[in-house]
Amino acid sequence: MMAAGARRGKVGLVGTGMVGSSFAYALMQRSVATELVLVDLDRRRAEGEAMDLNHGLPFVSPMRIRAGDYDDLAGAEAVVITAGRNQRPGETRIDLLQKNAEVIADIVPMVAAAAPDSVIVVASNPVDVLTQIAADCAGLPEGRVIGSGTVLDTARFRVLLGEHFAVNPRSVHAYVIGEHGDTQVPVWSLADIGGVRIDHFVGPGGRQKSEVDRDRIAEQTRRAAYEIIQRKQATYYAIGLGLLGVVEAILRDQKTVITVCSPMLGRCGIEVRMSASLPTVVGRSGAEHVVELPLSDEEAEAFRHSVRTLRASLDQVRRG
Ligand SMILES: NC(=O)C1=CN([C@@H]2O[C@H](COP(=O)(O)OP(=O)(O)OC[C@H]3O[C@@H](n4cnc5c(N)ncnc54)[C@H](O)[C@@H]3O)[C@@H](O)[C@H]2O)C=CC1
Ligand SMILES: CC(=O)C(=O)O
Repeated sequence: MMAAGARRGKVGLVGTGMVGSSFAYALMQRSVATELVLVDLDRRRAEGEAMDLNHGLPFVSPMRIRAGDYDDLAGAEAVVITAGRNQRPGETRIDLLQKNAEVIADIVPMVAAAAPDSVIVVASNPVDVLTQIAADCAGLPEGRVIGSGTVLDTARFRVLLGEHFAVNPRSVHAYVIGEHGDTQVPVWSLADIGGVRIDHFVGPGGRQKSEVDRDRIAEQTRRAAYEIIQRKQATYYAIGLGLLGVVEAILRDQKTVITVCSPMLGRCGIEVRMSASLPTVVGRSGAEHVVELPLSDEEAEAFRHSVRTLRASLDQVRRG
């Protein structure tokens, strides 16, 4: 066990493709970690990323960045997993399940053995189902295997609402819950700006909720990845920053509320053990407290539907 107070600031990353390297690049600029170990099936890719990132060290705070193997993850406080296939144009995240489930089942026991005190943060898709598989095979305490969940969808929702009302998206408090995917649920009933529900908020220039095209904003949030992948094959910068926020919350024990996913049994009427996203207090121990949102009846049912859909995908991959 790590001695109390002995924080090493060590982070591991498994998967140094576009998402992994975007996260690594963001991490080295935030002075959150003192050490980053890069692991990839393609060892030379990990080495190349480590070399490139190291050449940026004169411009940022000191840290150690190196390529390594699973054993080198020992002592990591957070290990981010971004390994596996990404979507091709037109593919859904669930289309990746069979292949990436094998990748996760392969990687996670090695991560857990090397870094048993770490919080494992899964980002590979389909992230909710893979986080559940990771939680089931890691053998770590509850809350210490989480996924990036709807971090990115929530960010996209806030950006679109911020654009609509002409305010900084950081001032928009709004969440997308459920699946990081097609059944996601934007929580309109609790969205607020500056403490005012968006139903009543009047932004600069008099922009009001009556003008909000909810269907358009929900659709653009839900379809964002498809649109980006059609244009540039992959998405990576925003999730890189989202993962940075999660890792910073863990390393600094920030107790930040983030829509990570974690096993949901018993939350908001969920009767199966299945990972999905709700706003969650994230700190040193990972998912430390899941916030029970006072959802409208319609939102609560949509959330349960989302979790049931995810569970069906998990059952399907387990049946093989
Ligand atoms: N959760 C989210 O919000 C998001 C998730 N993603 C997902 O992240 C994953 C990675 O995407 P990209 O970085 O664009 O893909 P990429 O193809 O650029 O990189 C994937 C990396 O994983 C490595 N890899 C594959 N199998 C491995 C194994 N068994 N062990 C170690 N490394 C292995 C590959 O060598 C490659 O370097 C995809 O599943 C993608 O769908 C992407 C964007 C957002
Ligand atoms: C690829 C993906 O999951 C996203 O950009 O939302």
